[in-house]
Amino acid sequence: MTELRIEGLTKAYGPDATVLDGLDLTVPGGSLAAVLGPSGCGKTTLLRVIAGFLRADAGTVTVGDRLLAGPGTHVPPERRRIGIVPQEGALFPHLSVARNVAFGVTDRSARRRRTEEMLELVGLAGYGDRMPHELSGGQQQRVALARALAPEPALVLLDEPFNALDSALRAGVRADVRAALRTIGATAVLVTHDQQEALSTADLVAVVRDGRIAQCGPPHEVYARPADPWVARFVGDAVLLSAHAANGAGPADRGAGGAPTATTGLGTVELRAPAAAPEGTVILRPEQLLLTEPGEGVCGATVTDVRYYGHDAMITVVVDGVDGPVDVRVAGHATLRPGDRAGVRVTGRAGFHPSGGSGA
Ligand SMILES: Nc1ncnc2c1ncn2[C@@H]1O[C@H](COP(=O)(O)OP(=O)(O)OP(=O)(O)O)[C@@H](O)[C@H]1O
Repeated sequence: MTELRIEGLTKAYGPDATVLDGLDLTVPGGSLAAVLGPSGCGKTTLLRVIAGFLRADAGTVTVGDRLLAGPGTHVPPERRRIGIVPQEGALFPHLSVARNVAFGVTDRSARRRRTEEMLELVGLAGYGDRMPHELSGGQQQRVALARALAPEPALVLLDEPFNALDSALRAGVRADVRAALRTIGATAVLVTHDQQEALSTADLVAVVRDGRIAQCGPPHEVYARPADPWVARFVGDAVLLSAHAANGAGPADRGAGGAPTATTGLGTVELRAPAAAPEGTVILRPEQLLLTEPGEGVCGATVTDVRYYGHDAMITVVVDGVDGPVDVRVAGHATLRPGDRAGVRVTGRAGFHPSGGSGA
């Protein structure tokens, strides 16, 4: 199991076109990291630098104890021992499935055994004689994974590999790919702009903003404790409220559970940690809000929109005295309709981001 370590990685395509700007990222051996970010933030550039197709301007890329890129060092792509699963259309169309998988295995004596093992691993034992056009899109992507894994790479890079698949197929292929990587203990980096994919598939989610990692951590941590409002909005749905933190240590400034508090348009909210400044933004998730009967002790609100998703529904409300709409997630079917009045209450503790910081 090999660790990937990236330090101070910088890459510009021209004088005013810096894409990676001192990016640091460590992926522990055997982990799958999802690199998540908006279109154009540099995800593909990062993969291409790791793979060796592009030279970094500064910084280092190390896999295990091998320095692959750094000052005076640029190991060519074919000598990096990196397997790549590209987007759709990656298989050689004129070669059978088995020959596609065997392509990068240089040890001739191991080729056949390795090909069979890899096809078995991705659930396609017995498909070796087929041609790529005789496979479904999902099967083709699983062959692409088998081909990337066959030469026993130290690291696997997956570049939006599920993009071309429809959503029903996508979840299944994603789970199969995840299971195959886990079985062999591969260290892998998955580039995606799909937050659900990142949260559901990866051990680590690394969110890229302005050429750096804005936050990196296990999926539940990035979701539950986003570093700032920008990350909160990018990874999931967020409720952001202007807030004034009660910074005193006295009992009056503490919630019932002893937590520090902040005053918001939704009332007094308990914070996970003391605020670093009095003014800022409280960060909540829509499932932390509860809709109740309107009445005393809760904030009044008017429903403006209801979106039903099957497993849950999102209800948008305008809260009396609060600027902008607020989203509330409810389990299952919502009985409220636009125009209805409701009460809104906050449950659990919130994050707090001081005004003026990055990502505000
Ligand atoms: N060869 C190139 N020459 C000049 N600029 C480039 C080149 N390749 C990419 N860029 C620019 O660098 C930035 C990052 O591109 P990159 O493809 O790495 O982003 P991305 O995060 O993978 O985007 P997407 O999610 O849309 O695929 C973009 O602004 C892009 O226009």
